[in-house]
Amino acid sequence: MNPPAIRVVAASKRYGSLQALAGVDLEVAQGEFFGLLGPNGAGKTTLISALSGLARPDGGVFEIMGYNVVSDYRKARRNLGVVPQELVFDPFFSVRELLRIQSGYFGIRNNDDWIDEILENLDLTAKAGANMRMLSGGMKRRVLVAQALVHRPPVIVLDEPTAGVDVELRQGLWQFIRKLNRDGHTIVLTTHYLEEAEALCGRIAMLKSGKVVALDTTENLLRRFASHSLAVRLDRPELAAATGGVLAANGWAEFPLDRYDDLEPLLARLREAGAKILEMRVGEADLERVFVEVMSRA
Ligand SMILES: Nc1ncnc2c1ncn2[C@@H]1O[C@H](COP(=O)(O)OP(=O)(O)OP(=O)(O)O)[C@@H](O)[C@H]1O
Repeated sequence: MNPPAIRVVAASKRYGSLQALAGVDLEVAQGEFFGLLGPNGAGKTTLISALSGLARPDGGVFEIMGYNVVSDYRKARRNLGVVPQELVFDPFFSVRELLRIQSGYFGIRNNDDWIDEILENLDLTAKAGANMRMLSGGMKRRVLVAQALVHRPPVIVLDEPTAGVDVELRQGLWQFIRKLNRDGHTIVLTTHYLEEAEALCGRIAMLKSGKVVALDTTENLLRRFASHSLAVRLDRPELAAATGGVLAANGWAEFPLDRYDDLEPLLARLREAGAKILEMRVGEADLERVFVEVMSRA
């Protein structure tokens, strides 16, 4: 049987009195597009650092494609490509030099065909000869993605890869990552852009204070946690509370709506209370609402 792309059992890590990871269990199957979400400080980067062997955890087991990241470090590392959150580069190398050096770390020579393909897909071909210090922040971030891919790792972990990348390039980046996923690469993504996670990830884990507080398919999370809602602007906003709504600061009243069948009775209730609807919109379930709900319950 295929080993999981990533297996984490009982991961723990403490920084002084702060428990950054408090017993995380996680398994990502080969070929998945997996989202790792959580508020700032939830422990996502700590988990990724432990997986890539950069941070030493206090306890737990970490495996990449069945290889233990401590006892089988070289094989585990070879199977993993990490796009880190921080932009750290040697400013004196050109993009191509940097990618050749990175290939060398993995003992790969004559890698230019693959490097060219990566540069092309990341829209960096024109910058291949440019020194790193001459690139914009968004371009540097794309070089980080390129760097993670030089050794064709089957498992790719991206820690907020689109922070600071403009909309057009972000879409190009996703197209490329999707293609890698279609070609069989396992993708693990952390992002604060929840609509991106919703569109891309088949399964999602949500982390809070070093613990997994939700883990399911994106579809199930949307179905289980988030309901629809009806937002209305009433001629007499004070009637919102009496009819089961919550009045927001912008003057709109919001009503939970689990099913569309509930819409008609709600409108009748408003009519009977003597409220006239001036404007109305139905809010669909989305991952942002799920996230807020999960975090407030956990
Ligand atoms: N080297 C360190 N020394 C001390 N504390 C640390 C260190 N690295 C991380 N932490 C703390 O561990 C916790 C988890 O941090 P981590 O970077 O893993 O969170 P994150 O989920 O990646 O957050 P973000 O979304 O902001 O990237 C935070 O409270 C952070 O302050």
